[in-house]
Amino acid sequence: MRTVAVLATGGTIATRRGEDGTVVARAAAEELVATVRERTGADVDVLVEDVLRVGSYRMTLERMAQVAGRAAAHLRAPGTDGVVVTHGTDTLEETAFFVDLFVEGERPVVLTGAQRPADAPDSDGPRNLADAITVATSPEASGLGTVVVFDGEVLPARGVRKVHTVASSAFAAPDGGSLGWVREGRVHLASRREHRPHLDLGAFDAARARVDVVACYPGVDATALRAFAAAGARGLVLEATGAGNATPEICDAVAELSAAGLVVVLSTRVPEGPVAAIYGDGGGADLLDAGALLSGRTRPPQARIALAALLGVHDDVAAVRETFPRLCSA
Ligand SMILES: NC(=O)C[C@H](N)C(=O)O
Repeated sequence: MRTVAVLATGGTIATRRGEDGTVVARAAAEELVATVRERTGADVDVLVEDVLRVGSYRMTLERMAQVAGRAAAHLRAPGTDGVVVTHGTDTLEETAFFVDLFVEGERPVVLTGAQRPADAPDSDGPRNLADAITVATSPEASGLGTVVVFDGEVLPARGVRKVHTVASSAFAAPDGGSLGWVREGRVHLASRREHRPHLDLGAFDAARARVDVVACYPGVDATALRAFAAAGARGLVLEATGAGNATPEICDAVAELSAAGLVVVLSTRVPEGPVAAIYGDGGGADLLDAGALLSGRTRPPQARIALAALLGVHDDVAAVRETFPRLCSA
């Protein structure tokens, strides 16, 4: 007998249309699991827990910490082989990475969701949930850490991105590729992930982890950057253009805010490839000189999570700056 805990947090996989016509998360974990009981078979014991019931556009750092805490608690139970988290797809890449950073251990945490509501005749939720349970209970998945299982693919938490607004093949890992796939109740893993440092969830305080993302575009000035700093951000992620370029106005503000103790990270709005300190005149070379840290291949949503995670556990900005690159994809 294998044992899996299914933690429900809401998202489209749990949505139904209400009398007012809006689609919101309504289904409990038990209802989701009932749709897959036949597929998972009698030799899998499924425990259920409702952690949240929200669209994932309502996730926060506090809620991510709550999900990570419950996943870790279930993994501490000796008989549990793995954990599945059902989640909205909008911000699944953030929660997956947060859980990956904070939950340690050999047994897997598998996030999944759906693109079509639970009450749609062709909902993709039951298949995704059944596949996620297959991965979470598979002996082969031992040591995988946190992964996303969606539309038959197994994707690493770090680097996974939502790449389509409505298609059922909604996720990809543009810079590293998938780890494998699930077909007819069997897991096929083509590659594995490397291990990296884990952070202490007990030390995480969301109140000191405010990190905002600043979009860069032709003619952008430092208004948003300074406004976020004034609002109490301890970190900022630049969603820069190209290989990581902005404007001289942004560079000046980055130098000033870095000197004042904020941590500024340079990422890009381009879907693939690393950021690089190549250009002057407001480009990546100037941003690096101004104090920005490069995020490698890690895109703004996950660069924000890495930085917030570190700021949430460390008071010491030097420790944050030193550890940040190790959490990103080079
Ligand atoms: N497909 C989904 O789950 C999208 C939904 N808006 C959510 O993130 O909760």
